[in-house]
Amino acid sequence: MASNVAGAGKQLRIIFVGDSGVGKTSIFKLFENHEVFQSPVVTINPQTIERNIVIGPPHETVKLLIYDTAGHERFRTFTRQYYQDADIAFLVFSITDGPSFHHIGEIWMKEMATNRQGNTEMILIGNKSDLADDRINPQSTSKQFAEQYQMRFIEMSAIKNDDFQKLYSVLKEAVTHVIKKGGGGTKEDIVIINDDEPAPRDDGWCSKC
Ligand SMILES: Nc1nc2c(ncn2[C@@H]2O[C@H](COP(=O)(O)OP(=O)(O)OP(=O)(O)O)[C@@H](O)[C@H]2O)c(=O)[nH]1
Repeated sequence: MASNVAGAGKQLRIIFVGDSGVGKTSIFKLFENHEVFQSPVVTINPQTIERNIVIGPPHETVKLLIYDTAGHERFRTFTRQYYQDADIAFLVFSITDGPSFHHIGEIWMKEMATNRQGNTEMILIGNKSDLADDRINPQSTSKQFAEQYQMRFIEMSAIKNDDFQKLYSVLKEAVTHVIKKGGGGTKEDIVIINDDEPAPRDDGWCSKC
């Protein structure tokens, strides 16, 4: 089921992609709770929230529709629908998990290239930076990878509230870039995917169907 979102001005769709367990939901929850937005959070369903961000000068309020998606392979068919109109994608890996970094190029960027309809601005996030002693993925390698694909890149920890400022800054840059290029939708053409519906697995099994 889908419904239109009310509101004026530009609206951008933002998605999280990456392996299971890298911290996508934990980062998503920072968007729910953080006071930096200075506006109330609108929860559309447990996996989708709406927040406003102000860019400029000149000041312009842009509505962000932020979708959390599951990384596990069995939900991949279901999450593909999010890629189609995504304006910005957070590509998340864990600095403590080697495969999660390699899968960014081997799986997630390929999934997006196959399924998206327009341009998607990509931001690479190396999460769990608080676990420096367990680091597997060197920062220099991730930085080089991001430069190769012209992505913004940060390392952060979803459990450090202060690190959200880094994410917010890089997101603001990306939002400004997308809006300058004439991207984003308006209230008439944004449609919300209703996550309350059960997600079928690739093999057709569905716990709630
Ligand atoms: N130390 C540390 N733990 C984290 C961090 N981010 C997430 N975690 C933990 O990692 C585990 C997985 O986090 P999630 O946010 O559920 O991961 P996910 O990517 O949403 O996983 P899926 O929903 O399966 O795709 C949880 O136990 C989190 O508490 C972080 O920055 N540092």
